Amino acid sequence: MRLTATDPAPGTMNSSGTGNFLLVPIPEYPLLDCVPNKTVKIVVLGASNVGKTALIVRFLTKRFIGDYEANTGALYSRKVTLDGEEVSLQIQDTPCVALQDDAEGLYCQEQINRSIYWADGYVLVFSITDHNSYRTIQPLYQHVRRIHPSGNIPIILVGNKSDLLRARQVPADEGEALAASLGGVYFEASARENHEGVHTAFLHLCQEVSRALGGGNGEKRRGGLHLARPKSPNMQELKRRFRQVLSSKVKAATTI
Ligand SMILES: Nc1nc2c(ncn2[C@@H]2O[C@H](COP(=O)(O)OP(=O)(O)OP(=O)(O)O)[C@@H](O)[C@H]2O)c(=O)[nH]1
Repeated sequence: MRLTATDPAPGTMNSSGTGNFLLVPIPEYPLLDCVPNKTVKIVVLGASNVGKTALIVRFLTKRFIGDYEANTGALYSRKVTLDGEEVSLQIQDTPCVALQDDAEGLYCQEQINRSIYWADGYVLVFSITDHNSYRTIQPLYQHVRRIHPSGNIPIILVGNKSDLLRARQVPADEGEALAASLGGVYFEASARENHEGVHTAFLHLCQEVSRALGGGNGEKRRGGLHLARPKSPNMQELKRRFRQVLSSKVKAATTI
């Protein structure tokens, strides 16, 4: 299956067309444009500092910036083509979750609960360099299960920061075993070093969600309350942050 962005690849050229690198925000499709019938809604969950934002930005822009605002909870929106079908893809970043002192429950903001309810597919992320972040995954999955007690939950488990092999605290087979026990697939990825691994992981989930949705969201099988979608995408804010990163890099370069 191929996933192709309908919009031109972002971030390859600055506005003056000089070809200098500029990470431009992920464009949203214009409101008046034809809105696809199907919306694939994905939420990315995990402990602090595991690379949730980095993975999303890497997937959507192929870029790694290095510094990301903590706990943004931003919603990213794009029109994409999945297996020849145009769909609206929405990816919700979330603030981190943390284990409670008893190591079984979770500290989880209400905003995250709303996102879990809203989503159709789940990216559970830990860092292979942080065993505590791995220990968060099982309670996190149970938390998702409490919100969606019945039915299939499309899920992938991502062990991020695979570039930091020397600092590895979680062996790959532990990741695989955990994913299998949750009914998902395990991917090791490095948002920092490699777009391909990140792309493959997200693509797998998009495909699974798209299949589960069938012909469109009208056919969505999961019942229950219909909650409003979380926080609307704030592309202006994203633009501002990218400009900030860029200008600090330019400043650093000119002061050397
Ligand atoms: N070496 C390495 N560093 C990474 C990778 N992905 C993210 N990072 C770094 O890890 C830090 C945290 O990344 P974020 O994307 O902000 O992580 P997050 O999970 O969204 O963090 P919170 O907002 O605290 O929940 C940043 O310094 C990133 O540059 C990776 O694959 N490899």
